Amino acid sequence: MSRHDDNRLREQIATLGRSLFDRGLTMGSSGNISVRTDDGGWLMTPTNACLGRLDPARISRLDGEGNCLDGDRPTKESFLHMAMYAERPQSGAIVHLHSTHSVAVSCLPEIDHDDCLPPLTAYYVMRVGRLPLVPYHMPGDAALGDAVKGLAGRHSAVLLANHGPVVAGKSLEAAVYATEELEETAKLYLLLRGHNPRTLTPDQVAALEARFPRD
Ligand SMILES: O=C(O)[C@@H](O)C(=O)COP(=O)(O)O
Ligand SMILES: [Zn+2]
Repeated sequence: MSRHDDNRLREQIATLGRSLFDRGLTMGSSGNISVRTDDGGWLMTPTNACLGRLDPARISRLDGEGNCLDGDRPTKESFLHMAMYAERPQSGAIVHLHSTHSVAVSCLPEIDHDDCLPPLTAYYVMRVGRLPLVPYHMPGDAALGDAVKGLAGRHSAVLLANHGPVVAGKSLEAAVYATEELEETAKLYLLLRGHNPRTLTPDQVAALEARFPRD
């Protein structure tokens, strides 16, 4: 990867991380971001780093086996990101946040574990689609990687129970947009609970998926 591309990706991770943090989409040092690099490795946010105050020069650079080549120690979820990338060769970036409404939905007993949120809006179907729940694991538990393996090939986003969303996209911008849309839909879902909202019909969802295929 050229020095120019490396710098550009580092700047983009820091800029979008700050944007997410400043809008309250993740708090404290929660959340992590990764981007696939064209040498077969990744740039990942360091563990215990605040997404709002990332130093581009200290972002971790990993090789294709997950060894840290330079920068600070990578996120403890590096294996989770890598497990998702292994199933999704088309994905170039992954975002994990503790976005409040998505986390709230991940704690509800009544949600459908195969698809946690209903198709309330067209944009949600276009950006996220079906959202499976991954059973609870401790953050950093290597078993989380195995748990997403069967799901990530078919789903660009998963919801970790009592934890938060993990969302892949073709580019970092696309992953961020999808994460934002997931959070807004989780908010709508909570607002509409008890109101028996109309959702999109299966035919409407199928028409959207045909017209706007996701990665
Ligand atoms: O919830 C956790 O502890 C992690 O999933 C997380 O969000 C932040 O961990 P690091 O990326 O290792 O800071
Ligand atoms: Zn987390």
